[in-house]
Amino acid sequence: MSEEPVVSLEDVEVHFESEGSILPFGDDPEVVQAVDGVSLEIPENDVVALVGESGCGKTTLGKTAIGTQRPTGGAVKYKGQDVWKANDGEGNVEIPFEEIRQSLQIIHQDPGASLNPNKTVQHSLEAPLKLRHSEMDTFERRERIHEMLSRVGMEPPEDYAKRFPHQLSGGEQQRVALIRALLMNPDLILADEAVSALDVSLRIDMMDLMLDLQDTFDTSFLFISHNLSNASYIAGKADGRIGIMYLGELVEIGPIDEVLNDPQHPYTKALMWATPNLNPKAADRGASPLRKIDVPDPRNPPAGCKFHTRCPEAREACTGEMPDPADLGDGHEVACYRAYDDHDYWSSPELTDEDDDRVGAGESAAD
Ligand SMILES: Nc1ncnc2c1ncn2[C@@H]1O[C@H](COP(=O)(O)OP(=O)(O)OP(=O)(O)O)[C@@H](O)[C@H]1O
Repeated sequence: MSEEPVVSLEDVEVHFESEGSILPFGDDPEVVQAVDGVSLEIPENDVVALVGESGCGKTTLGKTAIGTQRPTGGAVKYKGQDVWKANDGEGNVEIPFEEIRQSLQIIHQDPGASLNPNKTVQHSLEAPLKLRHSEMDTFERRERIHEMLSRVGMEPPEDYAKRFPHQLSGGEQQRVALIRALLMNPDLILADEAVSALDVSLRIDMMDLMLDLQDTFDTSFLFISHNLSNASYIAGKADGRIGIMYLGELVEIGPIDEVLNDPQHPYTKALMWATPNLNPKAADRGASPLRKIDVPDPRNPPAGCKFHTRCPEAREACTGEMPDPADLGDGHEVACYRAYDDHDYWSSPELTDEDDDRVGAGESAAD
């Protein structure tokens, strides 16, 4: 087993110049801080689920982790090899970029769009085998594909192999996309909202299948969702970790049981409040803990802790600098001043909000 994590993100930043902004001559373009200073290690055979509201940077972070989005700051490493130095041929490249890209795969929310409508299932699944197993002949490839289709419950496989994507249900398309990713022998699969488009009744089956195959194929999973229930299910079953993102930052991460049983960041608590099936006291959960429903504009995020404008615990100290992640042990980290017993936070005045109507916030995280 390799000592190096499969993927490590080191203080990664992805800032986009805002699309379509028409600016007066001489003005700087607006910048969206999609990902801001995120560090994360994903070892072999690990499952990490990232959760956060729409637009908080989950997809951008995921794409950065698999080498399809170049960061504007920090470093992304695959087994210790800097991914973008490999791409640029800079320094001593031990793992070529092409090999890195093949080892880091993705399944999307909409598998229909990622499968070629003019190719049969057999044809789509042959491509990765030709690339990764050039020693296989036509017969062996067909056998392997049939075996995988049976494995994911698509019986009889001879029939499914001949179908085109439009002849498959959404769940079946997603299974084919999963097989296609696995046939690349990946070290990591990014599952970006991979169950969100499926009927609620099919989501658990698909997540169970992913975990079953993850175990068999020794693959790590980076599972991205706006839905805390789904993320908790997959991380919980895999005994993995959950990471909570807010406006481009990873505000809390840790083993799933620790985070759910003892959430430390006020934003994690708000997401749990908005997810009644994870909250044993759902019946008397009261008003939303958030002070404001609106997520700030990522082109102009609040200074200091970006959550302070919505945080029920915010004090003046939170408006200065972004807190560094505090290490709570067992891999549990939280970026909140409340984790530091001796911080000035405790003596600084509470922030009074001009708009204190405690409305239902974070509902999108609970649907
Ligand atoms: N190519 C791009 N150019 C400019 N801005 C972008 C680009 N890609 C993403 N963004 C912006 O970066 C921010 C983060 O987007 P991202 O898609 O990563 O978030 P997300 O959490 O995955 O959201 P969702 O769940 O809605 O997909 C958003 O404000 C988005 O508009």
